Amino acid sequence: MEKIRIGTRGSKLALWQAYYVQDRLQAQGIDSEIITIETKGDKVLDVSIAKIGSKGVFTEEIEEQLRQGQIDIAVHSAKDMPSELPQGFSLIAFSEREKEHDVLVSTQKGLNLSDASRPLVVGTSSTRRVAILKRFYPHIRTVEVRGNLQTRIRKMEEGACDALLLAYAGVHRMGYEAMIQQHLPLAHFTPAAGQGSVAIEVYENLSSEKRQAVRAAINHPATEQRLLAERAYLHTLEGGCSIPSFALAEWKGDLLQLRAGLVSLDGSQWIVKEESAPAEQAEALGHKLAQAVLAEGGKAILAEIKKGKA
Ligand SMILES: NCc1[nH]cc(CCC(=O)O)c1CC(=O)O
Repeated sequence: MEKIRIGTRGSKLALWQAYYVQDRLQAQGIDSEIITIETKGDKVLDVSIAKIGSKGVFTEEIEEQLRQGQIDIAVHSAKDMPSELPQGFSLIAFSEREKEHDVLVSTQKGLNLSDASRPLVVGTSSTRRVAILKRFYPHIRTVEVRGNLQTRIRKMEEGACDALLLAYAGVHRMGYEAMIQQHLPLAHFTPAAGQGSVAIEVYENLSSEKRQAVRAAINHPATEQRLLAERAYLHTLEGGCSIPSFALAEWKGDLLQLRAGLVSLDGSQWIVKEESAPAEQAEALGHKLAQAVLAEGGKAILAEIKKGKA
């Protein structure tokens, strides 16, 4: 088989993920080459992602190269992938998931979100994290801090904020674990769908030989089932990463337990549902919880968010 051409963004985290995929391919005797691609989301650093529109800002240029056959596969953080891809594109593999929770990162030792006597300024650009902070930690002030992980940490060190709220997976991959001050509880900070897993995207023109080889080398079935449930939830909610929704599926014996919900931007409304189902019903479980969330106030929350953006 010819070499697999791997497309990726150029940030350190994206490259880590691409090298990880390359290692997994190499372990199966498959040669590959990494091609970095700059996206709009990498270039536009002064405008919030929520404002430029989340759909495709980190993926459009990469998808164009997939379409033209200049790369065979694209490597992404699963969390960054919209629940619906453009015509002809699909995710064919999900890597074994890293720990999926969020962490508080700072150079100041011993910081803690719960300590109301020391109200922190927390940097984040995630609407989910801002809304959850408003709900459960109302004494915390937030500021928008964007850019790749290294840029965010530099901005924090320059005084933009006391601490950052980040996914453990990225912090771990970049080797910043020593800066973790607090591991946040999943019951409050339920992660966004897909957090902690790496997804492989392909275009329909990829040969079935390459498709099968990549899936066999990268896909982790127990992770894939979890993400299918989470992404089905996201899909029915019709939301990308710019809405404050969350979804985490976990294995409880043979059953998948999905916890999923939605929080209003100001934190005043909080809808969460939890239910289990056998693995074959992973997607049905996601759709079902989304419908329940929409029916019990979710529709109104989403309409409110849309109105704010118009
Ligand atoms: N939206 C940015 C993003 N996309 C994926 C990760 C972390 C790695 C992962 O979740 O797999 C991050 C950074 C963060 O949320 O702290």
